[in-house]
Amino acid sequence: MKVTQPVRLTMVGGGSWATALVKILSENNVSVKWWLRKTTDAEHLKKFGHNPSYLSDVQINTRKVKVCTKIREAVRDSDYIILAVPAAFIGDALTGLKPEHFKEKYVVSAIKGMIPGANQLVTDWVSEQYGVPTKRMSVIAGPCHAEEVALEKQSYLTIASQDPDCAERVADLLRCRFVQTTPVDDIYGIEYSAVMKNIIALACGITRGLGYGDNFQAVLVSNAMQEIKRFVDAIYPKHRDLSGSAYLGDLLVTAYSPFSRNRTFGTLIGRGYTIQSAQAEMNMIAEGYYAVKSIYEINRKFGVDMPITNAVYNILYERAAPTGEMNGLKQVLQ
Ligand SMILES: NC(=O)c1ccc[n+]([C@@H]2O[C@H](COP(=O)([O-])OP(=O)(O)OC[C@H]3O[C@@H](n4cnc5c(N)ncnc54)[C@H](O)[C@@H]3O)[C@@H](O)[C@H]2O)c1
Ligand SMILES: O=P(O)(O)OC[C@H](O)CO
Repeated sequence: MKVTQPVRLTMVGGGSWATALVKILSENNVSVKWWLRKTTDAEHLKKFGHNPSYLSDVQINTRKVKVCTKIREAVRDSDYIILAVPAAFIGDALTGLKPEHFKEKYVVSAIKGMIPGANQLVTDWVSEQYGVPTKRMSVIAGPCHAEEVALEKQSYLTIASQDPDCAERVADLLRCRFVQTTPVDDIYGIEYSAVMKNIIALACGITRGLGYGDNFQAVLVSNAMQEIKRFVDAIYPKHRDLSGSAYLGDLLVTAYSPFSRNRTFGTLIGRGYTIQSAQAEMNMIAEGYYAVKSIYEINRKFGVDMPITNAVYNILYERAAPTGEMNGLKQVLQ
């Protein structure tokens, strides 16, 4: 179903994913107000029609897309708000907004990360902070790299919401020439799974950096799928098929694609970079770095067997040597 009524939407974020989503939305009958944090990027976008910092080849139709740097102005009069900044910065991005600014709006999280410290999923955090009812919340998931969207390569997104009507609406907004969308209901399972695949991509990168090959990575990824299933089923039990593209598909793209931020970050760590130097090397954020701490801490309560998550946590937060942690994993994977 094509979007026939003009829809007013706010995009929050100035990175790769926000840029790719604005490109997708521009294909449809959607009028976008795009909030970016950096005024220099916003000014450049207004003047030249492209984001100078991320996916700068993507041409933005500035007649359909209005750029702004004031968050209150950005969300005013919108029907939908899409959140597309790394989870660690969402509080900053929404500073100044109150529950009244979210009233009657649909809130869509395109974020695959946890709120550090609070150890909350983004949808839980938004509901708690701004009183958005769950039936108005959804998440954008699926194996989809912004870089491929920029090139209009055929992609698939899964839109999850507890309310089927909400999932359907958002799926309609994002369906276009090169993006197929599917509405589903497993919002928490999909959100956790999307967070955890980033941790696994870090592990894959670390093993690549250490010189492990495809044989080992295939075993790592298949064990990871079982680890994700154990955790998600423990924290949010529900009948679900984790071979779907929002679960397994997303894990595969992030574990194997050279575009993956998390895999790239992990590779640098495996090669011996410090965390600070790996972060400085990338102009992008690896969500898994923050997520592994949250998942590790949440799992203290659940006690799920999670050897891969524990190894990544030990490397990133306990200064454990990557070689030693991967040697340990070698013994438990099968
Ligand atoms: N890039 C993708 O292909 C892709 C696909 C699906 C989901 N996502 C998710 O989208 C979210 C955004 O990721 P991205 O890839 O667009 O990010 P990115 O790494 O491309 O860009 C970094 C973003 O973080 C912002 N930022 C950096 N430092 C900041 C600070 N101190 N305060 C506030 N903001 C700051 C930047 O302005 C920019 O918006 C993440 O949760 C990611 O998992 C990304
Ligand atoms: O693969 P990453 O680490 O860049 O994450 C991006 C998306 O989540 C892929 O779907």
